[in-house]
Amino acid sequence: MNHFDTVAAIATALGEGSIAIIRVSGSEAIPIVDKIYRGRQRLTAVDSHTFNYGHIVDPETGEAVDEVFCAVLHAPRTYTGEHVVEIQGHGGIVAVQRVLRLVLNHGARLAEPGEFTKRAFLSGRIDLSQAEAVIDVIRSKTDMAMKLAMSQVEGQLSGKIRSLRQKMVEMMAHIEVTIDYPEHDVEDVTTQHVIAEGRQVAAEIDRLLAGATTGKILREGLKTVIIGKPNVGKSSLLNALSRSNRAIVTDIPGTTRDILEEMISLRGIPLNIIDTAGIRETEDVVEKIGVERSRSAMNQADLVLFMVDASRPLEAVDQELLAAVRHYPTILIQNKLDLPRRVELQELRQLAEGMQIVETSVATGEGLEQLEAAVEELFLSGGIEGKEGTYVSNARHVALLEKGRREMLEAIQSAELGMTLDLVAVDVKNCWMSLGEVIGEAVGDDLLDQIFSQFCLGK
Ligand SMILES: Nc1nc2c(c(=O)[nH]1)N(C=O)[C@@H](CNc1ccc(C(=O)N[C@@H](CCC(=O)O)C(=O)O)cc1)CN2
Ligand SMILES: Nc1nc2c(ncn2[C@@H]2O[C@H](COP(=O)(O)OP(=O)(O)OP(=O)(O)O)[C@@H](O)[C@H]2O)c(=O)[nH]1
Ligand SMILES: [Mg+2]
Repeated sequence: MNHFDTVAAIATALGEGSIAIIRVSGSEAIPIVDKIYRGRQRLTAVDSHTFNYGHIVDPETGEAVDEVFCAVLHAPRTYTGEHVVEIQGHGGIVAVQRVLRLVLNHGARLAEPGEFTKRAFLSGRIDLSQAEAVIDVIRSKTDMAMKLAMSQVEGQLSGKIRSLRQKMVEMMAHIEVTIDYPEHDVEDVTTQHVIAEGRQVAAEIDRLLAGATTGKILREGLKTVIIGKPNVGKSSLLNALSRSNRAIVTDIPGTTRDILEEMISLRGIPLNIIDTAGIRETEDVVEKIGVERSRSAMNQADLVLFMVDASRPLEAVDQELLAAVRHYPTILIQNKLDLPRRVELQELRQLAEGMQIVETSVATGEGLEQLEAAVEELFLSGGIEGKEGTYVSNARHVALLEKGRREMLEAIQSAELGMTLDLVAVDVKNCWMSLGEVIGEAVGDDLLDQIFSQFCLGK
């Protein structure tokens, strides 16, 4: 890939929209589009950051292909940092494709997925963690996930990383001076200084990592598993919460045979809700597999919704399950309240030992509000509301931060054990490099290609 040629792609979703945009970026963007544009002025003559009305015309036949606006944007104040022309035409698949083909026939190359953002990175307008956050914005499924990704696009994480790396540069400079001028005999002082600063850096990395779980949850959804005996109303609950009819509901116990997942936004909180097969001892082989899967789904759960049928007396299975879910954040749901009650609330309270209990009738919709409120409360009390915080949401960033943290702890340990300062400096430098990789300083081409290929075409 030549980073300096001119590339083009359709930037809007394919399909019938009212407007479609073709982006062209690179040193020749303006003259290339000018060859197929007819308007009041040549695009090569218009001011930067202007919107120009005209037509895209096939210069060979003179045929007008589309009526357009062309935004002309001179480098460097553009998305890619290069010269950009955005051709805004009528939506619809045929016209856009014809305009794109003309642009490609007049000197541009089709952009690879993510290439516009890659150019923004290569031109230094954004750093790597900001570029990756653009992917997250495109993919985020809920308001909160979107906010998190946007804050990263705006460079919050990068800012934190930069100031940590600055601190490490100062630590290394200190060490350097001490090694270069041994006659001053300040080794002890420097060692103490490095230990103190190193602890601060490690603590700050810890804080970023603590936020990482939150970031993962916001991006991928809080893994919420509905568990309970057959026929208590689990699938009905999934349908009610996701406002769909995805799960099959019947009055036959054992209806759900496999795991069903649905991404929903509950009061802005992303939940990845998982409906499971009712758990019971069973002779049916197929269902046995389902039951096994439910157990393992529960093992990975961030939240368990444990459901019992209040119209039937509790059985040994209920009690066994209750004992099993106790290790997870759980909300106990007593369902079928519209039917005569056969389970005493008192009895449940004793068994549930302080677990939140919500009473519902999924059939009538009663109690669902309370259930939503309970989930929200449990979630927010986990520290999610600190919206000011910087969240790390990307597995690559988490791995690098963990590596950096280990390296800094090694530096501290070496200093405490009285190792020579040049050895300590090696660990500090390693940490400095690991954190640098988060924002894309000194990363190889392979990694860049892998990151940017995750984008959509035209981004
Ligand atoms: N038509 C259109 N809409 C779009 C985009 C686009 O590329 N084209 N974007 C694409 O994803 C998003 C907007 N993101 C952008 C981010 C930076 C710059 C930009 O030109 N930055 C320059 C100059 C800023 C300024 O003028 O102050 C810079 O940071 O140097 C443009 C768009 C969403 N909407
Ligand atoms: N009366 C009443 N019936 C309900 C309620 N919730 C669910 N049901 C009914 O209970 C039956 C079982 O519901 P499902 O949602 O399939 O139960 P499940 O827990 O998914 O069952 P399995 O998939 O077999 O484990 C269906 O006939 C539902 O219509 C409720 O609140 N009240
Ligand atoms: Mg079911």
